[in-house]
Amino acid sequence: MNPKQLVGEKATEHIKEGMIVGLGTGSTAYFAIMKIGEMVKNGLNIKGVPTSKATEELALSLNIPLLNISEVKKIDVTIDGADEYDSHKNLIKGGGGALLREKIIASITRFYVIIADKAKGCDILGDFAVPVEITPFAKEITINQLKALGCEPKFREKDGKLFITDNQNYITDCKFKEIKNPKELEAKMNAIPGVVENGLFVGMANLIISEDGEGGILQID
Ligand SMILES: O=C(CO)[C@H](O)[C@H](O)COP(=O)(O)O
Repeated sequence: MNPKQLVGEKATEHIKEGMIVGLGTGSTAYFAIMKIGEMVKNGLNIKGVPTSKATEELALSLNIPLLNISEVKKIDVTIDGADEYDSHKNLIKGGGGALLREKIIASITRFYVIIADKAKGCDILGDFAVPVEITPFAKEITINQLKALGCEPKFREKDGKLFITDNQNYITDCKFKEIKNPKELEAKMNAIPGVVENGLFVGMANLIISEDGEGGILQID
């Protein structure tokens, strides 16, 4: 089985009847959502909360009942992907540009499950550039302030234009050498006025599920 499908389907074992479920974004979360669609078709009663417009469309196409975020106080379980993770379950997320909604949903989630290739595991975060969502207003000032934190920031582009998030903002991908203190860096980036949110998810994940390269499951809890 495709490793993304293996970990995606494994994560759905945490979903139980009646739960409110956060639906992640990306090619790994896709397999979890496909499985949830099958579970709903077979009679499971859950309600989903999507972390992006793309995920909302996918969930609707599978007839997964959805809640509007304004109706939700707590989410029982969220299943989402990641771009990098360490052994303390700190993450870099936002490769798909959905980090703001993903982090809001993670922040109200009781049990946050991350599904990711084993290759995304590392000792120290920083190989993957940290995606940072910034306001279009005064973007040059914001990027200079990010640079002052020791990174090489780069505006994300799509089809030759600046990438626009679901919230009508831009993304800058900030490449640091090594992120020795992700908690401190997360706070420093968010203290910049033009930063809406950044892709460091510190102390949020409860469980990381990955594949061992031979069809087996590895878990960090
Ligand atoms: O954070 C994300 C989107 O904003 C994704 O979860 C992350 O980029 C991983 O995606 P994939 O499973 O396709 O590798």
